[in-house]
Amino acid sequence: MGAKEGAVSPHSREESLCIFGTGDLGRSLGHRLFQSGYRVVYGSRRPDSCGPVPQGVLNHAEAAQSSRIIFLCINREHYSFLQALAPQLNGKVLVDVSNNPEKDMFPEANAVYLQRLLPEAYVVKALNTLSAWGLQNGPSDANRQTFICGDSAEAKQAVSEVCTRLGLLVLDRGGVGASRELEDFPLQLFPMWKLPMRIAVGLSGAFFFYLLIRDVIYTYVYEGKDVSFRILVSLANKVFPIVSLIMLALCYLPGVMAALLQLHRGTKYRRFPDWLDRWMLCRKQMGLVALALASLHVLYTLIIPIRYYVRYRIGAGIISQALKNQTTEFFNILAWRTDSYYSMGVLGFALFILLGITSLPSVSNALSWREFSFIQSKLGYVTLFLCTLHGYLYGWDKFLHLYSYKWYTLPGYMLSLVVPTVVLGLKLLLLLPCVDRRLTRIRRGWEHTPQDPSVQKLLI
Ligand SMILES: NC(=O)C1=CN([C@@H]2O[C@H](COP(=O)(O)OP(=O)(O)OC[C@H]3O[C@@H](n4cnc5c(N)ncnc54)[C@H](OP(=O)(O)O)[C@@H]3O)[C@@H](O)[C@H]2O)C=CC1
Ligand SMILES: [Cu+2]
Repeated sequence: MGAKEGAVSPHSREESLCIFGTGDLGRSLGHRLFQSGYRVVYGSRRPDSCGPVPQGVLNHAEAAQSSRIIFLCINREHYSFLQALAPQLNGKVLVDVSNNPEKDMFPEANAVYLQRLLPEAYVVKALNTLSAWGLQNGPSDANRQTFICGDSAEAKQAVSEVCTRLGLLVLDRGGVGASRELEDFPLQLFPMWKLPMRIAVGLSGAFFFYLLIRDVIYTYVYEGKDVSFRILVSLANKVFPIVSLIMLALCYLPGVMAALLQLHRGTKYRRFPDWLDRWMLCRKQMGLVALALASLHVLYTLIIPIRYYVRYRIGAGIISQALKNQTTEFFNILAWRTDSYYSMGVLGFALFILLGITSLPSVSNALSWREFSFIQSKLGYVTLFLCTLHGYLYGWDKFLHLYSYKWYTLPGYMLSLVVPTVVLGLKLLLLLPCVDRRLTRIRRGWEHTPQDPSVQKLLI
């Protein structure tokens, strides 16, 4: 590699950079490079008629000679014409910025294909996760990152320097073989949010229909009363906290399951099943969806006093008591019950917000791993405990009459308490000193079964 690598030396700010292609990305990139103090030379099929660009335009062969680094702002379909320019491109750093409109459109990644066309050039994949629009508007938090990969360390270094000067944060992904992964990034639409959103929609739909039948249809059929207006606020304000609590519990369930699996296997040197891995990876998104639903619950609860239905009921109650010359007794226990479930809800929600804030990258980056795991794990369980307690206190008296319900007339929140109760129960089990000691030994790698061939492989 030595002689070839020599072609790529650190460049100075005055050095000119070359861009092939005067399309959207070519223009935006050129504009940014120009603003950052570079000289830019364009290579185009039609240097005389490509319209206004920030700086000079030449034909491809001439432009290639002006710079060691060439940004190829051309679609992959047209790469074949570069082969004819091999004499001018050999030893140059070719930056492949291309994306494909669909996944797996071509058998090999664009950058790999380019490297095959021009084996004597140094292909670096970069900038493909940015947009022409984002580049033109300057770096903002959302589009500061760029991934980079390539086989030549020096070529990557040279391109990284340019990117850094453009105000981008460069993340090295390794050799040119990683370019397939980089090319797939722009095609993904919120990949980590898919599972949490599906769970949220599925659970909301299921509980909505259950409550619709139980609260509205059942009342209509058996009591002849039309309470369908309850769908918009009362039912919504049941579905949201129910789904929120279950999803908060689902954030902690995989962690508990992983610990139980490690205890069962007696070793940490074995991979978790794929579904558990995937579940663990989307816990943050699951928690944020749960937080959004909990916030809706808070908002819906705050509007209760101004609802017509509620004001009517209170007014009618007072008038009927006045007419009968009655007064209601003050129940101390009831006051305790309502205050306690409100306070648990408020505290649980406050901690929930703290969990949400610390999961934001800008905040979590400022925390040490220990601080982050203290908040997300310890305080997370406290949050789950408070929110579950909020549910139990809400239905305090109803739990005393649990026997009077049939399975299909159980209030929705009782069903929602099952998952968090199981998670908290299992967590308590894991906190038992003997279990905790064994888990710690396993996690520190002190306990494993060296006879197991899969473990031996990992230990080597
Ligand atoms: N637009 C964007 O936001 C982003 C684009 N990209 C990638 O950048 C590349 C360019 O995208 P974009 O600028 O939007 O595309 P455009 O279609 O706007 O521009 C492509 C340019 O390629 C040149 N070109 C077209 N046909 C040929 C050909 N047959 N032979 C040689 N050159 C040709 C033309 O330049 P000329 O006439 O001067 O020769 C043309 O202006 C693509 O690979 C795309 O995937 C990546 C990230 C974001
Ligand atoms: Cu509540």
